[in-house]
Amino acid sequence: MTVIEIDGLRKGYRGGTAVDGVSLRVGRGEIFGIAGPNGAGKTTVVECASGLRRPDGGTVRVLGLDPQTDRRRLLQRVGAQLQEAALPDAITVGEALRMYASFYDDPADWRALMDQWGLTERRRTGFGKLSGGWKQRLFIALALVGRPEVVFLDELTTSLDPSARRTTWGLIRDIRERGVTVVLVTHFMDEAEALCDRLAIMDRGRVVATGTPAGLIAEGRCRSLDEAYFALITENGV
Ligand SMILES: Nc1ncnc2c1ncn2[C@@H]1O[C@H](COP(=O)(O)OP(=O)(O)OP(=O)(O)O)[C@@H](O)[C@H]1O
Repeated sequence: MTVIEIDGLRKGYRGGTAVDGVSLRVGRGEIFGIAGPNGAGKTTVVECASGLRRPDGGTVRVLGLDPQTDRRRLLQRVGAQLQEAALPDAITVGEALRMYASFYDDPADWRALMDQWGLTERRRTGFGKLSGGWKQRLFIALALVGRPEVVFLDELTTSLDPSARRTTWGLIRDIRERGVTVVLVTHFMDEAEALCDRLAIMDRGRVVATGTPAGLIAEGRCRSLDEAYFALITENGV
């Protein structure tokens, strides 16, 4: 079953076109990656799909709902960890989880979630005192507190050390095992190869290839996903 259907999505900002006719399909239970250079439009696609930005053109359906007109209903069924997320420094881990749980009609048990993500020891720690890795963990837990069917994770492991990245990969696989569809924006081809069932490579506002990691490697007659990626994108020197 298709849970995300995007057709001909267009979005521009004052500076120009960010997304220029993107079409994507994501199936239930997939880990779907979106990769591409800085400024390719990845975050804008995710923001349009999660209802945070209004597209200029095209259609977006998530779980059959239009993120603009059905935003309230959709927010009950999707979770998002977005790139520039922040919380007030003084709010504690426990308070943040409890507060987010209150936004949903049928939330997960936030204490159990806190435990599952190893956050219980830090429940009284203020957000401002958490290291980058613990902030990321908290954001994943917050994205899951509404028991979402679809979760958007944007550059989840960018600020993590290598072992925290590996741990996070395991946690993302756990999310999928529970039947949740995961959309993962990433800059790391090793991450895409390890986690993604399929991925879209974006460049300058367009999808330049979609496929399984193995399929993209084979199609480009490459030895690795890294090589396939660099063959697909135009270096723009940003
Ligand atoms: N709020 C905004 N106002 C103006 N321009 C924006 C805004 N958000 C994004 N853009 C521009 O739109 C284009 C696409 O940005 P977007 O953040 O979607 O790309 P991205 O692929 O996620 O990049 P990155 O890998 O750097 O996060 C870029 O040129 C960016 O400068």
